Amino acid sequence: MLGWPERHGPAQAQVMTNTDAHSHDAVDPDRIFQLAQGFMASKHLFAASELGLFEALGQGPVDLAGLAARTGLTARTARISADAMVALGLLERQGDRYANTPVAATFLSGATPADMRPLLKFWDRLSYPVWTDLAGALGRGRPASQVFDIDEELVPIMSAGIEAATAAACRALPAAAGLPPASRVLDIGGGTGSWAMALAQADPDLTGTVFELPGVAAVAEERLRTAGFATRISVVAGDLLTDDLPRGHHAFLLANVVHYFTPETNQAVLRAIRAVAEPGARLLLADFWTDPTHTQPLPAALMAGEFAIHVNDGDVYSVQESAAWLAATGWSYTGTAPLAGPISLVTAKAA
Ligand SMILES: C[S@@+](CC[C@H](N)C(=O)[O-])C[C@H]1O[C@@H](n2cnc3c(N)ncnc32)[C@H](O)[C@@H]1O
Repeated sequence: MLGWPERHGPAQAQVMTNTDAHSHDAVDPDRIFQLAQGFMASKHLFAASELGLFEALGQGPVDLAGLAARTGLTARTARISADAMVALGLLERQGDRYANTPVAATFLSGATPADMRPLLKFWDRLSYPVWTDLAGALGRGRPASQVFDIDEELVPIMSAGIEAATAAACRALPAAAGLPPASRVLDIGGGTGSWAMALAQADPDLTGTVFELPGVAAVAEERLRTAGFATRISVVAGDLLTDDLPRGHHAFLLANVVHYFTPETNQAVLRAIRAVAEPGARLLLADFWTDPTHTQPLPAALMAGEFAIHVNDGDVYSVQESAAWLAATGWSYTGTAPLAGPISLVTAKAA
């Protein structure tokens, strides 16, 4: 008899033979409905966040009329959105009053520093539209356009979204990295500078440089200035594939960058970093590293689609692949440590 992966384990092939034909009645399509409706759940969540439901309920539980008044929605549309969030476990209904669950209150109400709404906005505005062409992109072997070519006004949305997605991993980085005190760090493809700032927050003597493409470099400069780190972390605009990397650093961070490139390009990047590193220099590679099969952890396996739809060579890689690249480019692999969720840290030293 055929069964669902949960019952029989994901490794067991679900192969139907002629002799299984009599068992059709025992098979139901619930799992297909559940997975196929995933886009409805995502879009309901993006809409509830954009329409301010969680923020409105941050003021306290309220009935439907009150929720409609707080959000400016009609009673019917407030109910559709709020009931979907109840069904998905992000709101609770106590009698006729809606309330944020602890998860929504913490990450979606805007009332705490752990705000995940920028990630939802990024996925809704930049990712969701291009995922409609996933089959086309996989079929052609290339997305219709790359994330590098997005409109200028979308760059801050993308940068803020990536910063929100990686915030927990950033917080875990200093302990996992274990850099010597007063290290000078080059954060290559450093985004808004959030990873460099996390290291600088943990060590008041740490200094460094964020190296980024010009559009994002401007976002990083502003972010570092407003956060008060501009005197310790500078920004250099450049292209890591074609420009010389800045010299004079003891440690190098490449966070969520290798998933943009082919294995060959990644080895060229690691070689270029090695060329500006002294022996013993530390290398930190943070990413959605997978197991050797590229199927675990599940969020990383799904993110392979996100990378493939945003950049020509986007993909996920395994820890074992990274170790082989390191060995081939003058680095010694020193270990892997979890950071947060599906993001982990591969560490190496310049040989
Ligand atoms: C997924 S983001 C990661 C940002 C940051 N490291 C983080 O983890 O939050 C990848 C970053 O690499 C930068 N990047 C991509 N190609 C680059 C290149 N050729 N030269 C410099 N930076 C590049 C992008 O601008 C983007 O900010």
